[in-house]
Amino acid sequence: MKILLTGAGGQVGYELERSLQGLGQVTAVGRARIDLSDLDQVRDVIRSVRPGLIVNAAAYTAVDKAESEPALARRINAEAPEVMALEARKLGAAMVHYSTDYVFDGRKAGAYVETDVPNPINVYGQTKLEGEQAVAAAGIDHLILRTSWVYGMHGKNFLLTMLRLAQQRDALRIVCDQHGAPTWSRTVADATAVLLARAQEGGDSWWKQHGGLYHLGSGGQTTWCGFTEAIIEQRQLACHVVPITSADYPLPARRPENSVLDCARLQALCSLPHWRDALALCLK
Ligand SMILES: NC(=O)C1=CN([C@@H]2O[C@H](COP(=O)(O)OP(=O)(O)OC[C@H]3O[C@@H](n4cnc5c(N)ncnc54)[C@H](OP(=O)(O)O)[C@@H]3O)[C@@H](O)[C@H]2O)C=CC1
Ligand SMILES: Cc1cn([C@H]2C[C@H](O)[C@@H](COP(=O)(O)OP(=O)(O)O[C@H]3O[C@@H](C)C(=O)[C@@H](O)[C@H]3O)O2)c(=O)[nH]c1=O
Repeated sequence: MKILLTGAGGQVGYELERSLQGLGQVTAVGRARIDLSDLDQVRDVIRSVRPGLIVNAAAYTAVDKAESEPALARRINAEAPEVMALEARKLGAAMVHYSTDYVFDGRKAGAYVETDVPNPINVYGQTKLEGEQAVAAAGIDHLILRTSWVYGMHGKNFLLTMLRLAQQRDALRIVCDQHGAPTWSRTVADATAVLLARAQEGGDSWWKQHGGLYHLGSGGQTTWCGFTEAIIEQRQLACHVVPITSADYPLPARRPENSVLDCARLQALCSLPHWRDALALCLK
């Protein structure tokens, strides 16, 4: 099967390029070959590659910048995935699409399940929700995988920012009132590959029974402050972490106070590591 992977230069796309190898012939493309802000180009590339599966790991992920560029964020996060899904329908192809914990407003007391009603509180979350809805509405075999707080040793992310700042400063001031689960990019890619291997074995009936929306995050939960403390502890860095509130760290976009994802639906199909274990493996 031909697989078209977008966002190959991103954190998740980088890991997917390896994880998807056993599943088919992967055409991995970055922004230079397919710019999601150019919807005609998105159509043209899909029509020339003619994939049996589209895995869309490209996205506008600059949460704060999205507040001042809502039209561009919407084109990349909502309109381009819609075009992909409509092209997939014409080809009879399936699609894997990624979304975010930031579709939720964070006011729930416990972990969010797939049936909880989203209510984004920032532009990024709103445009990602619109992308989910467009893919789901296209009537194709699809997986929408909502993940959270993605980090890895590749790309721009919170882990690498903390490792850099911890070398430069004696103390880091980090918010302690946002709750979530840091998720290694490799966890996302490996879980995707497990699902797709099962889909290949199961065929049409697998998609009918198991397709749709999943929460895909690490086990456990913490805060950005707790995540930073674990990074510093595991790397044995001599840097002090000072807990602060979100109000002490004003940013253009609001973040949900709680975006912990309940991943039980996915855990019935594949195992997901605890965030501390995944962090240790990643740092190795
Ligand atoms: N990062 C996170 O914390 C989380 C991410 N997600 C979701 O997971 C998915 C993967 O994200 P992740 O890998 O972490 O994100 P990254 O920001 O690491 O990668 C995003 C990729 O999208 C590409 N991209 C951005 N704009 C365009 C464009 N106009 N045309 C083509 N490509 C573009 C980037 O290209 P370039 O390298 O050229 O900029 C990059 O390769 C996304 O759907 C994201 O919303 C969900 C929850 C958390
Ligand atoms: C760098 C830094 C950040 N912070 C705070 C700011 C913010 O509230 C919180 C998170 O930092 P960031 O802005 O890097 O993370 P953010 O961009 O909010 O991360 C989000 O990205 C998108 C793509 C997602 O889909 C989400 O799941 C989530 O991972 O940490 C500090 O408190 N101290 C610091 O020194």
